Amino acid sequence: MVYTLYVELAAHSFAMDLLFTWLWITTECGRLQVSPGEIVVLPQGFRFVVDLPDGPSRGYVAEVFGTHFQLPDLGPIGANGLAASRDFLAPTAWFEDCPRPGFTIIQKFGGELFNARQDFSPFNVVAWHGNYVPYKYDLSKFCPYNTVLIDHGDPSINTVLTAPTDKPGVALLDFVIFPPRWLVAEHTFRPPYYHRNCMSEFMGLIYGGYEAKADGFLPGGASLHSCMTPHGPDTKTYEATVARGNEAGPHKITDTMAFMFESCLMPRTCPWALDSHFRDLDYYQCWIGLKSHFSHDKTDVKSNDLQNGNKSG
Ligand SMILES: O=C(O)Cc1cc(O)ccc1O
Ligand SMILES: [Fe+2]
Repeated sequence: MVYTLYVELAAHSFAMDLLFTWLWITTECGRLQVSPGEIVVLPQGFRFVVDLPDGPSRGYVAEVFGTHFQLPDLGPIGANGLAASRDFLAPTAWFEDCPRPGFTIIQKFGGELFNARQDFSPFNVVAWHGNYVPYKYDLSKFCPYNTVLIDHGDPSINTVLTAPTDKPGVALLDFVIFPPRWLVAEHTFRPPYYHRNCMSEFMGLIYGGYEAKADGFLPGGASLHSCMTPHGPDTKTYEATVARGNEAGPHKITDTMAFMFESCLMPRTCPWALDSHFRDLDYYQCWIGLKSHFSHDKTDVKSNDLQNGNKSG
């Protein structure tokens, strides 16, 4: 089980996933208890402390600069669907009124971290009102929309929150999830199609398995497909899908929660990540052995119909 903490800071945002524990996040607006499968957004400028009552853990963090997260425009979906604003929960005021000698504040400024010492708690706000607040959201509340006949939609259909740019459809950061849902598409290659596109895709897995990777992509892991890098399902997933052919029938993907940070910017991999013992140098091997099932024989319905790939990214 993994937790997702999604934090926005200084017109930038973080996201964090933590294994096997819940979080206490204390902010100037109050405290958030964050359970597995929940995300948190901390807006720019908030003081916060993250406590791990069950001990050390790991997480995913994303920061965006220049704008804030908002719900995506629902377009033709209309009034309801995807993440509903009523499910975003803000804390009630909580304060501590006692000396805290040597309380250290760590603040990011101009890309660098600075320390400041003070003898009182920053969490001394007795009451507040307004709409610039930290909040959390339980991903299981998400109401997915999807294909009901043919083709594979753009993953943006599963956007929980977006930090837009001024170019419609080109996000600074989309936070997209791949939740449990029914797959019913006919005459369609159902897993994520093979593609390369202008966005960079950082993916994580919160629990369960990911539909495009039969092996190797584990909860707590992450993958980065930078823009214009071709990618798609591993060979095992591809072969299993082709073998099922068009008679697969409705199938429910259960016990899974993967996510993607999709950005028009190019994330840089830092030395910490590049030098990590956990870096998977053999990742490319998941595509070894991919072979074409294309057939010119129109009676070979099984293979031909599944060649119906998708075009967008
Ligand atoms: O690459 C991925 O696994 C993420 C992804 C999923 C999907 O269903 C369609 C496009 C896409 O980039
Ligand atoms: Fe992708």
